[in-house]
Amino acid sequence: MSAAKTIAGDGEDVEPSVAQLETISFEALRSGNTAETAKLFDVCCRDGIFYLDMLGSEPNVLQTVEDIYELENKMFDLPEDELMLYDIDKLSLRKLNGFATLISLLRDGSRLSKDPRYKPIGRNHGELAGNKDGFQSYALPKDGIMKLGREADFKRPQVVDTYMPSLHRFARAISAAASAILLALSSNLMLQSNENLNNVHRTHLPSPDLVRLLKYHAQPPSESGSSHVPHTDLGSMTFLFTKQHGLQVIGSESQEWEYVQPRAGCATVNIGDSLSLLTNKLLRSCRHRVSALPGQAMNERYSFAYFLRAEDETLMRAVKSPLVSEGGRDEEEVFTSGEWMKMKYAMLRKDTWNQNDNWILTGA
Ligand SMILES: O=C(O)CCC(=O)C(=O)O
Ligand SMILES: [Fe+2]
Repeated sequence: MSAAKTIAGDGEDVEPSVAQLETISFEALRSGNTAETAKLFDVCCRDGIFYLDMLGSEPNVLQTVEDIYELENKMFDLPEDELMLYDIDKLSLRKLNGFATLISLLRDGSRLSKDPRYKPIGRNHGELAGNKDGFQSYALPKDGIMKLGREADFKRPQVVDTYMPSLHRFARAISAAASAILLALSSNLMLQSNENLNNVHRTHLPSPDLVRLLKYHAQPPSESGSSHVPHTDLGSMTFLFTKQHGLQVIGSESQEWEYVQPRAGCATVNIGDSLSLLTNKLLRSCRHRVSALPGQAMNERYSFAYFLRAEDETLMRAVKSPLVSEGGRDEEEVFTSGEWMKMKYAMLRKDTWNQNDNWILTGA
């Protein structure tokens, strides 16, 4: 991420910095291009985020991506009462399925309980009025999309059924991209075949991967906080799609917030905590948030993401690589991927954080 250019504000003096992210070609990675593989590794160590040019992915993923935008528009157009039937806190102990909204919480100040699929706005800790966030979300479990394990018959609004073929194509395309990336990273890390990162991200087996649909609500300029607080993602990699501004990352050189420009035909991919834990921080879990451009109000905004996660039993300790330093946590302190997920979610739902919580929330 080199020196940032600027994008126009709203006739204001403020000129936000734009993150100069590298672009990685999926096609080049898949064909084993060594220059592209090396570039990917450098970018993941330095920035922890890049554009992945999805052109050439099979099947035509760009049409599929359009289908999912359509699904999320229809989903969030459903009446709130209906979405609340799929309250993520009630449907899924592990937040893998359901709807998670703000207004009810701001009114009565209560927390709706443990573990949402649909997340109503404001369920998580945030920076807006009442310390709540500014988005609704709906989680769709990969296992449900792929008909695997206990989620095969997951509860869902009828509109999802129409889009199941698209969701399936989407999950397959992202899995193929993830697999090419993990193979390239494993090869750069010089991992033995039994340590290959793909071994703990097997698409055909149950895993806590999910597709999350997100709708941010417009906020007045007076509410200048982030609609989605600074955080790192708990899993291995996130494949984000949006046509609108709002995502910001901490620049690896500037160490300041920079705006990520949406780019057509590309997913914005960021490394999450699991790959950082597995490489003793060599791969950078990218810190990010969602906020309006300076001097502007937050507009209504849609995005969706595929969250790739390590299988539950994966031990979160450094892989054996000449490039990865040993040490870090004591053997007794090693937790599994499943346990890490629980710790991180507990943190996101807390009302207040103390200093010791920061490493969990904003960078493992
Ligand atoms: O909506 C976005 O651009 C980012 C969403 C995000 O960071 C998340 O869901 O973890
Ligand atoms: Fe995130």
